[in-house]
Amino acid sequence: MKTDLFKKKAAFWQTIISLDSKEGLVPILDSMEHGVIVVDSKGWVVYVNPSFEKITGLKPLHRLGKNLLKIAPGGPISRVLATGKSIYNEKYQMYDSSVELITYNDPIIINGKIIGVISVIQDANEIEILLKKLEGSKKTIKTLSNKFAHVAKAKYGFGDIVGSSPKFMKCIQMANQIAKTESTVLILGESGTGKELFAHAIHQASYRNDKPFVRVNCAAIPSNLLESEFFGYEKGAFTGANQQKMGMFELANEGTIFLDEIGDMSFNLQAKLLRILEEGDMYRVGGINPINIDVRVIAATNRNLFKLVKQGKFREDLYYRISVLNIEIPVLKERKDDILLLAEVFLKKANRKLGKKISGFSKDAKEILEFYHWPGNIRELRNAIERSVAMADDDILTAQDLYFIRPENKKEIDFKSLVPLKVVEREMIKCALDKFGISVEGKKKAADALGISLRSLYNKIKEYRL
Ligand SMILES: Nc1ncnc2c1ncn2[C@@H]1O[C@H](COP(=O)(O)OP(=O)(O)OP(=O)(O)O)[C@@H](O)[C@H]1O
Repeated sequence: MKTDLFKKKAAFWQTIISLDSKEGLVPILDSMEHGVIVVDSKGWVVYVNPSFEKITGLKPLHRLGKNLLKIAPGGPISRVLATGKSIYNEKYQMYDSSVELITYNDPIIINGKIIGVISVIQDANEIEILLKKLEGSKKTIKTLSNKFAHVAKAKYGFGDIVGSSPKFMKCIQMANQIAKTESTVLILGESGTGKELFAHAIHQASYRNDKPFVRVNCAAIPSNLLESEFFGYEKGAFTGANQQKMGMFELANEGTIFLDEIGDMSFNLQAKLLRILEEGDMYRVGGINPINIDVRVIAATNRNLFKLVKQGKFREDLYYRISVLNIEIPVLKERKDDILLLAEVFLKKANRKLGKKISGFSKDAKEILEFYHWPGNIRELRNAIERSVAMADDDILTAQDLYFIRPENKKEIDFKSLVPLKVVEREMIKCALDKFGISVEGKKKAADALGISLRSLYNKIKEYRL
């Protein structure tokens, strides 16, 4: 039996020696921490390293000289021998060992022929412990990166704010003056008008600009977490509070806290916010010692705070405390002069981002941009430009590239101001096509409804690139 094994081993290593030195290879495998088992092309086990025994608890003689095709025909090694394909990360438990393993199995191929299989094994338990540790580390990284996402330097300054319409210039001028004071600021304006941009710029132009700028979206934090997010907590304050945690106010200490969507803050929390603003100190949840806080508050909302006060949803005392200095950012449709200015800036940014070289806007594209009512304000304009740049083929953006900008109904055309007839005509044709469809039958009905011939409808569709 022993001589038989010796012969098999000798034959196996003979092949290896012709390519490498056995003396060089075995000590390497012997010193590996992972277990290694090698079989020849017939499935005979010709080598196991010392770690194999440590991991499986099986003596080498339990394997050496045994044929795995016979004792473990369904095991990964037998399957690699049968298919010639590697099998990785396979969980496997040997019939005579209680240890669950993770195995990595490769065929040993020389001159295109499989001369055996090498299998590297690890204790699955150890891997699970490692995975758990990794999971723990991932959670820590996530918590830290969430914190860092909130604590940052202001990203934008006044130089990044585009606009030259008189109403808007007044806002910028006012924000610039306010920046140098220590007062609480309330920024009002519809969604997408640039409230956050202003908050960044005010912080950057303030004396606190080298200190943290912490943004909190009051609407995005679940109300049961708001208090601990704002004020932090002491270890043991509630189940799951395994360690002390700093809140947003502490993270913002000496800098600025930007309370976005303040109109969505719970009534209960409003009282606590008022206390910080009045007293300059706060308590962590479960804490008994007051912590001194020196933060400047910039708040913003797209809701009508005064109305919320009247409805009893926003504290009157807090309202008067925060609305000392108000900046009301006008909606984009009231700043028609700024639309093309902003569009040019967003075009350049989109070109850079998407690697395009679009040089500007055609006349009809400009008309569409100027006469659309932009309910999503500047955010909508930025997205519209980026979308059209992504899709455009020419070196100039045309009305066709802005096909998705469609007033939903004719009320949305601003009939109070004077609008070029062509814009109205284009809108009416679009409405008719939307209503009746673009089939020949639909176009006939659209032409009837518009009081023009089918031929002139076709001409206009071509002219307006509809
Ligand atoms: N005047 C401006 N110049 C350049 N970019 C602007 C201007 N105003 C807004 N933007 C850009 O428009 C997008 C929306 O702005 P921002 O997030 O500041 O609006 P918001 O009023 O805070 O919106 P929301 O109420 O939805 O939070 C941002 O990408 C911002 O950089």
